[in-house]
Amino acid sequence: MEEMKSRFKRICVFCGSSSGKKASYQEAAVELGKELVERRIDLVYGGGSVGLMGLVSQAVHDGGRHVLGVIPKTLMPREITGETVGEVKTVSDMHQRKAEMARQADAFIALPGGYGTLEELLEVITWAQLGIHRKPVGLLNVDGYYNSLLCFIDKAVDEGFVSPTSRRIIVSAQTAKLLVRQLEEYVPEYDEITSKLVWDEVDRLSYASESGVAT
Ligand SMILES: C/C(=C\CNc1ncnc2c1ncn2[C@@H]1O[C@H](COP(=O)(O)O)[C@@H](O)[C@H]1O)CO
Repeated sequence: MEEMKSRFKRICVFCGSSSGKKASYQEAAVELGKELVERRIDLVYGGGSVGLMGLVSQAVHDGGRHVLGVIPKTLMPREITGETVGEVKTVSDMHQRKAEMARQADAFIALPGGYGTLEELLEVITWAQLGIHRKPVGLLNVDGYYNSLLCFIDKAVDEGFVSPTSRRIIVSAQTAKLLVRQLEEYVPEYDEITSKLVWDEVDRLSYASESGVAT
């Protein structure tokens, strides 16, 4: 199969530390991994081999792309996260992990997951809303898993808590192929206030700081 070029060098995937009940969730994790390989995109993720995290990282690693797992030292024991493929970066806490994953990535994709996935997803959306980064954020809405979240966000728009511009930060699709294609075409938009914000280099990079990140 002919390899495709991408504007992204590395994508950060947020996903469940569980596998979910439907086979379609697990299949989607593997499909996403293969799509990254096909487009010659490397992976950064939360490290370990548990749940969908293990499936996506294994697929990318098997396809010969670089896999970077970022793990807080507390989660390092194998009985917690399992065996990690590829390169592992150890960080001191969960905040540093998110900062490091965000710094390393050119775009973000969330697969189905639980609280951890939602928290990671909502943080990068918030950062995009504030203009801290301009990286695309994708939601892989496997079997409509995220329909109720998207409905809730639409309600937040209707009720005046999320601007229509900020709603468009979230790019969603039902398949990995469609989603990555849409992310490749994504152009960030800013509303009037955000476009005037100038993040101090220290603020902008504090989420991206290398300090305290042990390799
Ligand atoms: C202690 C528990 C599970 C440990 N396993 C994890 N290993 C690595 N990273 C994890 C783990 N659990 C959560 N994460 C992070 O949150 C995201 C997934 O969380 P979710 O709640 O399963 O959606 C994932 O991206 C990791 O960054 C028992 O809970």
